[in-house]
Amino acid sequence: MVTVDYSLYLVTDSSLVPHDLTFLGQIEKALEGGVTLVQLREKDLDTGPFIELAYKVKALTRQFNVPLIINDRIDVALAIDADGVHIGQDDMPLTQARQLFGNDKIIGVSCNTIEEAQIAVHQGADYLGIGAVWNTATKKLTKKTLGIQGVQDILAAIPPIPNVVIGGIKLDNGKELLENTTGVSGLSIVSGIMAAPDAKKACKELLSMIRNYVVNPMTVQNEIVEYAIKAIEHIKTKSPLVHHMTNNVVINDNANATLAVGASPIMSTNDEEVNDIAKINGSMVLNMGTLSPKMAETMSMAMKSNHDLGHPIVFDPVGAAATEYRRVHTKKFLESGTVTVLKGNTGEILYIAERGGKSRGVDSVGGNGGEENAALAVKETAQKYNCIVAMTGEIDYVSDGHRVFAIENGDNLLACITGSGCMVSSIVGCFTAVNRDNYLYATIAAILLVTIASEKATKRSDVQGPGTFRSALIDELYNVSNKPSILEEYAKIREVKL
Ligand SMILES: Cc1ncc(COP(=O)(O)OP(=O)(O)O)c(N)n1
Ligand SMILES: Cc1nc(C(=O)O)sc1CCOP(=O)(O)O
Repeated sequence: MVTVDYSLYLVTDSSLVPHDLTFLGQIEKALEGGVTLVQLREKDLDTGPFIELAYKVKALTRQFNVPLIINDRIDVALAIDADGVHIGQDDMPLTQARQLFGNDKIIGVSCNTIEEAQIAVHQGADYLGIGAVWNTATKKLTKKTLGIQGVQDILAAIPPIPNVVIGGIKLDNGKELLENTTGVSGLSIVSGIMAAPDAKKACKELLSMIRNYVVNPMTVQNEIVEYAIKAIEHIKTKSPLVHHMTNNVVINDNANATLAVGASPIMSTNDEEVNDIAKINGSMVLNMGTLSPKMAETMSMAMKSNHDLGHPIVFDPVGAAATEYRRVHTKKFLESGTVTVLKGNTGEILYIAERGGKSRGVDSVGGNGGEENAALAVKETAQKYNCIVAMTGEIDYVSDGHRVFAIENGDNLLACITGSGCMVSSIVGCFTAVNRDNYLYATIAAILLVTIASEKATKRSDVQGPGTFRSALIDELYNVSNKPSILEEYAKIREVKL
């Protein structure tokens, strides 16, 4: 799904356009003024003319790279391959709309109460349209208006999710609303734009006000992708030595992945040389997948020497909750205060965060308990152990204890091969070794590289299943590292607001 900027969401109404202007002309002016999302809402058009009009609006929104949402009509949205559909409480149920429309399309749902919002979130809405905030002449309202407090009450009762507010919103009260709420992703406006004598000017004014409160998610994403591209170049030019003490199931793959991105692996577990290696390595990756008492002792030595030399230490607590032995060592390593990046799967990190992690052996089972639970798990654990925490899963979450980012890249085949999570830790080791100015972004960059490589690997005609995928993944780590601008096209990163 495309990354959506919900900041200024135009909902159209052809009946409001001033007589000397045209409907399409008004939408074009609004796009020029900076609207970030457009919804075609025509209540009285028959299907044929609706589709015809929708094609014309789509041609316009495409020129501005702005997604197009269709109001109520899934059939029209499907017919023109729109980016999304907006449904009300009396329209097709969200679960059915999702079945018809698929996971890659945007589905927004109107909500006027906490309960409606909770259900929409639970059923997987991509965004909420919360309203009506104030009275409006544009639509006959049948439910109470929310006011600013009503909006805040709804947002406080649901996990973080993109949302827009709608109903009677103009420049001044929009400003008041954004000033007095937290977590609003944008303003949705009909008459304030469609009836404006100068829609471009109206949108410019609205957007420049909104930008004081709402960050364009693309700005954040672009900043991180830009960092990632430079970070890959640093790895290639500096070729850091990455010392792994990893598990014997993945050792060969981790070494090859390290080489593929331009770093140099050393896979020693010999206690007699860890201190010497620390003098020449760029970072240390510790993976406790096949931990033994001897290896645990050597890992502790390596942690101390690398920490004393200021090298980043990536710790992968494989199977953290599986046995008493692993639980004790996970705690011991984390409490040593030397870990720079803690990278685990969902079960491992949720266990460490005491937020319900479940594992079977070294595999994570069950979900992440929802985005709020996942985001709090990484954030709180990062604060507790003063490190970066990355939790891989269907969506990957990364935090430095202040900010939380979600990365929505990756292919399902990653879960079908052993050690894909360990490979992420290796690559985090490569990134942090030579990108020490920002361990948060370096960790996100590493995850981005592996997950995007996985997406590219799956698409290859020579990939027939997990076996061929495993080799193709190493190939694509190499290919993407050699052409890192590919990240710009694929990256799906967003900041999670708690
Ligand atoms: C962004 C946004 N929010 C709410 C609505 C209202 O949708 P709905 O409840 O389906 O009512 P109608 O638009 O059909 O009158 C919306 N369209 N967009
Ligand atoms: C289309 C719509 N839906 C609403 C809701 O409460 O769900 S209020 C509304 C109309 C908003 O128009 P204006 O920006 O001109 O006030």
